Amino acid sequence: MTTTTTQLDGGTAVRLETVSKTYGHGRNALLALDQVSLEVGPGEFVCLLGASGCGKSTLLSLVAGLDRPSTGQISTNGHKVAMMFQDPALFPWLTVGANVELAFRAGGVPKAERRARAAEFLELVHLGGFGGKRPHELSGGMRQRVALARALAQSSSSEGSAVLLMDEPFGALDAMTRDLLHDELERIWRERSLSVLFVTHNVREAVRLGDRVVLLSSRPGRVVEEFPVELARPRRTDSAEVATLAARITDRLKEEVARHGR
Ligand SMILES: Nc1ncnc2c1ncn2[C@@H]1O[C@H](COP(=O)(O)OP(=O)(O)OP(=O)(O)O)[C@@H](O)[C@H]1O
Repeated sequence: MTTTTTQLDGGTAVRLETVSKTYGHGRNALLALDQVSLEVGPGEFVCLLGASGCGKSTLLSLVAGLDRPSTGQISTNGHKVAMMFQDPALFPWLTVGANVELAFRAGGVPKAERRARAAEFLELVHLGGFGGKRPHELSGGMRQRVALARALAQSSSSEGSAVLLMDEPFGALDAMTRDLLHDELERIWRERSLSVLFVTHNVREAVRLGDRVVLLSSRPGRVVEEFPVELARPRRTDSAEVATLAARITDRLKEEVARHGR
């Protein structure tokens, strides 16, 4: 079994080389990812699309180091990596500010500095006045902004840009809130030169946000096609250009799903 997470190579923020992942053993073995090779450049925004169960979340968890590949290599080139999920996963008994401050606890940052830095990240997501609230006092979109602030805080570092892994972060939000958060994420991505790997089921969302859209096959997940998105930013999810490319990608996705019968 070859399992390596290297920290040294030039020019990429994330690199997967022929990564496979099998869950279970023997007759219960399930091949979730099959020889996936993929790169995210520094400052690049890559969206990952695929049918349900094709291994998108598995891929993110391997890059985050939450699990190990069965074979292949993953490199994050020394970048700090943070992850954000569909569920904001905030601690309900802590204030919004304290939830963000948690990102600094492991680093031994003194309390006053933790508080000041948490406030900065809340400003960044336009929640400057909300540090003293509890999560239940916020809307779903605001809670996701807190989760974004915490992920950004986790990935913050003085050396170079960070990698942000996002697993359907806006999947549970209404379309209007999602649109607003797309604008905010795009602004923050630019300002902080983040490298983003963003998983979604929503083809238009992928085209709205991505520099590149990577399509995975149905299980086992393999990269079947990559679509560069050469549309000027900022884009609108409801624009004709986004719709046209999204339709092309959807057709390819449907072909892939039909080939696998699910
Ligand atoms: N810890 C695990 N143990 C066993 N099987 C798993 C585990 N995690 C995921 N799987 C299986 O691996 C396959 C890929 O799952 P994964 O959640 O990565 O897919 P996905 O593309 O993110 O799905 P969705 O789009 O529905 O969220 C699925 O068949 C799933 O049942």
